[in-house]
Amino acid sequence: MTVLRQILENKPFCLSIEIFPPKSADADSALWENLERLMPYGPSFVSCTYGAGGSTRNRTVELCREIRTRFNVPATAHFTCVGSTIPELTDWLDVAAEAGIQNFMALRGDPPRGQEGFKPVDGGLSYANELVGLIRKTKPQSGIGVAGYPEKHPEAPDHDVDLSNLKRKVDAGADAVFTQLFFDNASFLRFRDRCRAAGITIPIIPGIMPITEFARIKRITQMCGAAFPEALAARLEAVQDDLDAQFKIGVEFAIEQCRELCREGAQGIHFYALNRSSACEQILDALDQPGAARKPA
Ligand SMILES: NC(=O)C1=CN([C@@H]2O[C@H](COP(=O)(O)OP(=O)(O)OC[C@H]3O[C@@H](n4cnc5c(N)ncnc54)[C@H](O)[C@@H]3O)[C@@H](O)[C@H]2O)C=CC1
Ligand SMILES: Nc1nc(=O)c2c([nH]1)NC[C@@H]1CN(c3ccc(C(=O)N[C@@H](CCC(=O)O)C(=O)O)cc3)CN21
Repeated sequence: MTVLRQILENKPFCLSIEIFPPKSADADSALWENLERLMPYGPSFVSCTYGAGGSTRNRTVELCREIRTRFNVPATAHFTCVGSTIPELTDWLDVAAEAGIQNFMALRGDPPRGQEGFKPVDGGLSYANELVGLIRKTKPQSGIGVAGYPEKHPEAPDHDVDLSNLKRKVDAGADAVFTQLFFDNASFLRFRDRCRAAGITIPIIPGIMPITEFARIKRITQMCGAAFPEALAARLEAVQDDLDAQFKIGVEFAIEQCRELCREGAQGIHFYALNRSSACEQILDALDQPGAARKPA
């Protein structure tokens, strides 16, 4: 059984934390301090993004290695099809395996900045389901997570097409689905129902990004193509000169969102913490559902 499957089967609640490779020495030390503060909540794994076009592929491996050695927590490396031929993808998988990485988030990846739409390189892969297949073939024991889209992927014409593409990733050997960030739980619950009806039985973990700053969340939701509820935008707009107030609104919103997801039987939460801990700490402190991750007394 893959490590990711073991984690999901053995823990009542799968808490995971997503980070990205920092771009400066200061940001680097801030990352480790922030991650340290999240360790008491017992994350099941920490995942590290792969950077645009694989620009951070070596950093991703180094960070995953360090997460394991510092905290003794499984690390999941994000991995995309962007900019690499199949032999290059296979080589990277070897490097990652040598570094002890046993779990991957298999993604197609975003088009490089300035490029209109995704274009595979010659001799590369076009879709995440192909990457899942490559990992399953070359590293059969690896855990594999894939992305799911409660509001559908922006490029997909409709939900049915997007769902059949998700099914391809599952059939290629994915162990779990981690969703794109969303703010409307109803869209997640409908998505989960549709997945189950389509015969997707693997765990579906909601992806939550706590709002810490209005400007930042606007930028990131635009990049992701996620809908932002108007009422929430209006509340944040009303305090646009007050960062503390924005943070407070964001945390309150996420607490309610996560509480409801727990009540609805979510098997875990994947936090797009993106190198910051304080909002996640406050949210996790407030979650008191049975089985939910909590700081030990
Ligand atoms: N945490 C992260 O790093 C996350 C990153 N992403 C990004 O979102 C983007 C999409 O990635 P994935 O979801 O992995 O891509 P994907 O390959 O599963 O899907 C991309 C698009 O192609 C369509 N599609 C998928 N397979 C197809 C096939 N075999 N034939 C025809 N159409 C197909 C999908 O419906 C979707 O519109 C990437 O930019 C990824 O990096 C998304 C979520 C989380
Ligand atoms: N389409 C898509 N691509 C992704 O890369 C992606 C998603 N969706 N959905 C969820 C998360 C969000 N991701 C992110 C978001 C921001 C940074 C990042 O580097 N942020 C920096 C500087 C960039 C900025 O703020 O504009 C930061 O300081 O926040 C990294 C990964 C990765 N994930």
